[in-house]
Parts: sequence; C-alpha cells; structure tokens
Amino acid sequence: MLLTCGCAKGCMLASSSSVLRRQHFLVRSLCLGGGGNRKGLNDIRSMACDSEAENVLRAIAPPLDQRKVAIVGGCREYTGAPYFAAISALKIGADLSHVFCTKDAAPVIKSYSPELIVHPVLEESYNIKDEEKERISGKVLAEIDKWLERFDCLVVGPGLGRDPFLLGCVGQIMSHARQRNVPIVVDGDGLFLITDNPDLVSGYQLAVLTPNINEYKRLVKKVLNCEVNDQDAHQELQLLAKQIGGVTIMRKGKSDLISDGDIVKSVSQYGSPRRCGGQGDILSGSVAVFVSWAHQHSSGAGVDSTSQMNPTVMGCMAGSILLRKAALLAFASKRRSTLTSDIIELLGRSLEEISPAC
Ligand SMILES: NC(=O)C1=CN([C@@H]2O[C@H](COP(=O)(O)OP(=O)(O)OC[C@H]3O[C@@H](n4cnc5c(N)ncnc54)[C@H](OP(=O)(O)O)[C@@H]3O)[C@@H](O)[C@H]2O)[C@@H](O)CC1
Ligand SMILES: Nc1ncnc2c1ncn2[C@@H]1O[C@H](COP(=O)(O)OP(=O)(O)OP(=O)(O)O)[C@@H](O)[C@H]1O
Ligand SMILES: [Mg+2]
Repeated sequence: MLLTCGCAKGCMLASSSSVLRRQHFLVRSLCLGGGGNRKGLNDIRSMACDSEAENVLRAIAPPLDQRKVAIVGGCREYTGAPYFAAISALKIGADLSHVFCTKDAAPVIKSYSPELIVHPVLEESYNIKDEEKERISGKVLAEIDKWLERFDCLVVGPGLGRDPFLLGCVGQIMSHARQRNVPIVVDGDGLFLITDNPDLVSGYQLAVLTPNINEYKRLVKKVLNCEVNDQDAHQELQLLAKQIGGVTIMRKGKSDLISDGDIVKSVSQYGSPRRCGGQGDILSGSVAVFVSWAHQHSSGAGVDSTSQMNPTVMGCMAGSILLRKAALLAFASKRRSTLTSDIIELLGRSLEEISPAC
C-alpha cells in the first residue's frame, strides 16, 4: 500500500505493513509545525493550511480507545441539534455519548437513536413554580454531578434554548465541570449564556467557543465593545480570545479561524455550499472528541513537534477539516438535497481517508 504524507514538506513513504505505518505516523507528526508558522511582524502566528490540519488530525487520533462525551442541550423546540452533536461524536470514535436535555426533549432524542444515552434532567420555567426553583436546580445539579467526572469533554449549548431558569442551571453545570477540569465546548445557546456571563469561561483554558456569524457578533459586541471588523479578522479573534482569558475560539465561516489568544490558525478546505442547519452541531460534537484526544496526545507526547501546539487548538483544527471533508463528499453525492444527516453518514469515511484505523 502506498501511503502519502500530504505534509507541506512533500514527504512520501511507501509502506506494506502496520509497523511501517506506525513509523510513517511518527514522520508525519514530525512534519508538523516547524518554523514555517511564524508571521513575524506582530505577535500573531497565523497560517492558512489545510494539510497542516490533516496532519494534526492524524497525529492526535489514537488507535481505537475509549472516550466519553456529553452534550448538554435539547429542549421543546430543538431536538435535532443535540442529536447531531452526540451522534457525530460516536461516529468519530467516542464509545459513549450522553445527552442531558429537558424532559420533553428526551423521548424524542431517544427515538432517533438507541446508541445515545439520554438523561431527561433539565427543566424549563414554564414547567415549574417559582417556589420550586431552588430545589429543582439543586436536583438537576446533583443528577449531572454523578456523571461529570466520567466525561472526557462536555458540549454545552446545541438546542439548549434560552429559558432563563434552564440557562441558570446550565451555568452551574459549567462551573462544576470547570472545577473538575473537564474540557467544555460551548456552542449555540451556550454562547448566548456565556456572552451574558463571560466569567463562566473566562481564564479557563479547557474551554472552546464555536460561534457562528451571529454568535460571534454578539461576543465581540459584549467583550470588545465594538462591531465585527472583517479587515482585521485574525487580530480581532486573537484579541477576543486573549480578553476572555486564553479560551480557544473557533470563528465559523467561509474559513474557520481558530485562536487561543496566542496563535491564529485557519482551515479553508472547501466544504459544502449548502448551509443546511446542523453543520455547526456536527462540528461541536466532533471537536469534543478531538479535543479530548489532543489532550491525551499532548500529555503523552515526547519529542513530537505537535506537543508544542495548544491541544485545544489542535482539536478545533481536526474537527474543522473533518467536517469540511465530509460536507464536500456529501454535496458531491446529494447536491441540492444535501442534509446534515448525509454529512454525518460520511464522517467515518472522511476520517478513514485522513487517518485509517490501525
Ligand atoms: N435541527 C435543530 O434542532 C437545529 C437547532 N439548532 C439550534 O437552534 C438554536 C439557535 O441556533 P441558530 O444557529 O439559529 O442561532 P443564531 O444564529 O444565533 O440565531 C439566528 C437568528 O434566530 C434568532 N434566535 C435564535 N434563538 C432565538 C430565541 N430563542 N428567541 C428569539 N430569537 C432567537 C437570533 O436572534 P438574536 O439572537 O440575534 O436576537 C437570530 O436572529 C441553537 O440552540 C442551535 O443549537 C441549530 O443548531 C440548527 C439545527
Ligand atoms: N459561508 C460558508 N462557506 C463554507 N463553509 C461554511 C460557511 N459558513 C460556515 N461553514 C462551515 O460550516 C460549519 C458550520 O458553521 P455554521 O456557521 O453553519 O454553524 P452554525 O450556524 O452554528 O450551524 P448550526 O446550523 O448547526 O447551528 C463550519 O465549520 C464551517 O466550516
Ligand atoms: Mg449553531
């Protein structure tokens, strides 16, 4: 079998055995990063490099292992978003994917798939009396606390809705996860929550924010107190991440821009021109798995040059390139009728093409 590296340095290896494949994996890892990343003029180290994102994915994807992720989201209005995030995490390699949602949403989400573990624990205001609120929020927290330490990553927000009582409980869940050093991906209505309460993630380096165009506008307005400036997109994102205290932000759009306040990376692989709802949910579930793999990779890394990159940034790059590849394949086949579920079906093939399971 001929394996080509695809790294910027043009490395190519021929391999006919799994041993050689492992050696090739190491060579690919060493091809990462290097001196080509520095821009120099100011302190932004920025690079638009899709092959680098593929190399990051290969480097951090372990042999098959056990990962558990949880999605906090799903309410009366939205049941698709938490399902998309949770099933994407499973398709990529999580062995268990939990969903913590409202009681109304749970039977619906369960009916989409027997693969998911669904906890009907969240409550919305319409369902409870004022005098019950304190007791119920204590109960919600106690339910989730039992599980928190088992998770390698939490995704907060897909289809969560904006009910103030529910968001109050979710804020407390985030604080508990933070105390236990569980990485958190914040998306959708989770971003609505943290835009109002940036302290929930401020200074937490295991937090990833994945805003879409609207969510980004709201964040910039709240934190930087200005309008979005697309001319200086990299600097603005870097400043925003720095201001929130070193969280990693992936600004989704035509290119996905990723910054931890230090480096800025961009993934621009052509994906799908279809903007069907739910692609961001695939991304948040995928990033959860990749971030947890990247942290594992970094903690065990030796001389491998990927160990110098923030693992949270690596997880975002890997999630972005994978979603874009799957979206490209889905659009090639389904064209105008491409749906989010078509993209999810192609996550496995896309991952296999970038990083075959050993
Ligand atoms: N199949 C599914 O289940 C899917 C469900 N999804 C889920 O949907 C949720 C929202 O995500 P999204 O991407 O539509 O949000 P976004 O771009 O900020 O807003 C667009 C416009 O809508 C408006 N608006 C939003 N919420 C509002 C509210 N409660 N009440 C009033 N206005 C509201 C918003 O207004 P604004 O905030 O600007 O005032 C803006 O004009 C989120 O939980 C996501 O995960 C998606 O993942 C897709 C697949
Ligand atoms: N204009 C675009 N062209 C190409 N790809 C895009 C464009 N905008 C977003 N994407 C891709 O789609 C993915 C999801 O981003 P999007 O902005 O659709 O998220 P979202 O609005 O949160 O999605 P959702 O509908 O799930 O809430 C991103 O990773 C990005 O790669
Ligand atoms: Mg979204």
